[in-house]
Amino acid sequence: QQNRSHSVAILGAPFSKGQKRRGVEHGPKAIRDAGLVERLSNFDYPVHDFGDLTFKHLEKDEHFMRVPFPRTVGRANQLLSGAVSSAVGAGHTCIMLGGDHSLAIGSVEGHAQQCPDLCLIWVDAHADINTPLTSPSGNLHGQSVAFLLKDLQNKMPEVPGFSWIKPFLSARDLVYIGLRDVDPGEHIILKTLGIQYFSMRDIDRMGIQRVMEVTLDHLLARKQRPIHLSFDIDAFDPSLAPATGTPVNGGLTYREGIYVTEEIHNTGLLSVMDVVEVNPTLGATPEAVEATSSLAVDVIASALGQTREGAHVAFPKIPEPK
Ligand SMILES: CC(C)[C@H](N)C(=O)N[C@H]1CN[C@H](C(=O)O)[C@@H]1CCC[B-](O)(O)O
Ligand SMILES: [Mn+2]
Ligand SMILES: [Mn+2]
Repeated sequence: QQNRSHSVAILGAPFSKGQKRRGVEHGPKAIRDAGLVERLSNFDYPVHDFGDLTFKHLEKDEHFMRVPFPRTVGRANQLLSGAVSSAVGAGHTCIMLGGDHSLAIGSVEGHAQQCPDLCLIWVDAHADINTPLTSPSGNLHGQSVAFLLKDLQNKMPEVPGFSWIKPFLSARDLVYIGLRDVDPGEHIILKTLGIQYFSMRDIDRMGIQRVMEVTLDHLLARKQRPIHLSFDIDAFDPSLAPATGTPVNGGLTYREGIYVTEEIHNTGLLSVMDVVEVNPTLGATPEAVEATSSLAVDVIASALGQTREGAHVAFPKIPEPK
């Protein structure tokens, strides 16, 4: 039924071990404090806030090659995978609040348990597709996509903590929007696998309307299927989203980001949305933190149907005096 598929589940994932900066584990609280639940409550479908997951920090968790906390990150994603799978299985559209972007490993995998034919739209300044062999930092938040792609499995070592995941995604089922800081190892992977991406230069040339037209045609023309939107807040220009760990100049404008989520809402196919990398400890002022957190609320509301032209669910007709 329509409203069953439209009930919304919020899942908080206070996790930071996919990278080295403290504070991103407070992202879920910052986004809730910016009024997420209230904002979604004036929609005409139920919203269930399942609270935050509790992640265990594993004591013995030596580096693997140069990758820090592999078992902790792997275990966190295994837990998140189960939670996302249950939420989607219960008929909810799931909003996963990060936390760093390594959480997309569990979020997408859990989604794929319910929707094996899902397609993935990755909105980010970065491709997050390094392998442990190409990563410049070892940080797993820059490697998430590499754990999901079938096409990369012969390039991936066995990372401790990730034996539970079986790569399921094909390169053709993924589109990037917003790239502007791609590592050399990532660039050769994008080119070799022929992954469809729209960098900020492509957005400058084509405009966001055409980028969304080509993106949705690429992913949905052959077959309509559930969309997983993995939204890194650093896709936005740092002037709009300063409180994040790896800001890069020249990002999405507010209007471009909202247009992306409006178009995805209008497909009626959004099934899971990640909103990650909000780090409230990295804002220079409380206003910078607030701006970043409320921007996250705006993109979530837009992805769930809030329109800029307004709506009148509450008014069947113009009220008349008695
Ligand atoms: C690290 C700085 C110097 C560089 N400008 C930067 O940001 N680099 C990105 C690109 N590749 C890096 C890595 O793999 O470690 C960084 C990952 C960012 C992960 B994301 O989830 O935030 O997308
Ligand atoms: Mn990023
Ligand atoms: Mn990212």
